[in-house]
Amino acid sequence: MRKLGFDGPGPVRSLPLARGRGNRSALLCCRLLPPPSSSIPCCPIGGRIAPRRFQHLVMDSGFVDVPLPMDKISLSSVQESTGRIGCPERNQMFVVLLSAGSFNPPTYMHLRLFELAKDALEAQGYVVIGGYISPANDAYRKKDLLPSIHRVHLCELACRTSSFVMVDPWEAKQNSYQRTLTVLSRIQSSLCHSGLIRKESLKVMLLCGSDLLESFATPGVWMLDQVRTICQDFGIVCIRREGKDIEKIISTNEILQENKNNIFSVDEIVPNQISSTRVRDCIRRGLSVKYLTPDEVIDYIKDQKLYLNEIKNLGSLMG
Ligand SMILES: Nc1ncnc2c1ncn2[C@@H]1O[C@H](COP(=O)(O)OP(=O)(O)OP(=O)(O)O)[C@@H](O)[C@H]1O
Ligand SMILES: NC(=O)c1ccc[n+]([C@@H]2O[C@H](COP(=O)(O)O)[C@@H](O)[C@H]2O)c1
Repeated sequence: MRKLGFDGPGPVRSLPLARGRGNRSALLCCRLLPPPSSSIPCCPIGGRIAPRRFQHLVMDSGFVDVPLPMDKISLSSVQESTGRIGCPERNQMFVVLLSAGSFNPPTYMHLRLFELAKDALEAQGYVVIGGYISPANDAYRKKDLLPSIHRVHLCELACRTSSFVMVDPWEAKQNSYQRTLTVLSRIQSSLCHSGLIRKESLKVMLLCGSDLLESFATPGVWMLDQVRTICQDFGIVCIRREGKDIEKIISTNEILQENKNNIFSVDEIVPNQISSTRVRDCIRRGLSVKYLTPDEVIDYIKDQKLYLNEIKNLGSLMG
């Protein structure tokens, strides 16, 4: 395992065949996961069926075509360090971070994760050129999960003040649940196909809190070969959460232990316990959530009357 500011960049690993792995994992998830929980009105597109609210082209692969936003990818970092786009002079590695989760709703802590990861990676010689938040598909059956159309919008509002974090709505807009490996592979292949950066210079990494890292060992949640691929071919930046012992999580998991050189553990210098659950609880109880999540997020929640099940007092949301 790597720790903030300790050793230099690890060996450049060959990155996976994104398209092949993505398709394979998508096929696997069709077999293993339940169908989407919501019954969304459908319309035929190109001989296939797509939800009306996501009228994107459905590709032969079965995936709904949603372009990867690249407006905040820091091309100047790539150009500065290479002279020519995507052709590094030194063995410079450019990192793009992916945070996968419910984001129900997004909080300041979700944005902080990216800042912490960027600082930690750059202290070790990597250049972080962008980050993506990928809200989980509606078929990810988690308690109180708001429809992804709202969660995607909330994340877009939350990211407005970030210079490098964008929302990738691809996962949310698919017709079925998508596994995290598929999302990582798709980001990698989209960036490589864009011609902005060469595959050899790009490292797409999973950014997560230690609870997610711990969940790798929960039986039936992750597919072990996919955890291995995420660790080996992508890499993980894990932010310590609520005192969780990351070293122990790694040392007690064979796959994580084998790949500890590609797992970066980062301490929050200003620890706090902001979570989406706590924010939802505050809203339900009519308490202020100001300074836990951006004002634009709060305004939208308020306008759309989200998370209110039991709330009576809308006014207090803004403190
Ligand atoms: N306070 C935090 N510290 C470290 N990681 C966090 C924190 N809050 C969220 N994360 C990480 O952000 C990612 C997305 O999290 P998620 O959308 O599940 O938010 P959450 O606050 O954990 O939600 P919930 O409370 O509903 O479980 C996960 O990898 C999670 O571990
Ligand atoms: N097999 C998998 O790829 C797998 C398993 C469990 C969770 N996940 C992802 O991890 C994230 C966890 O999010 P929450 O912490 O909000 O539950 C979600 O994006 C979910 O899709 C992926």
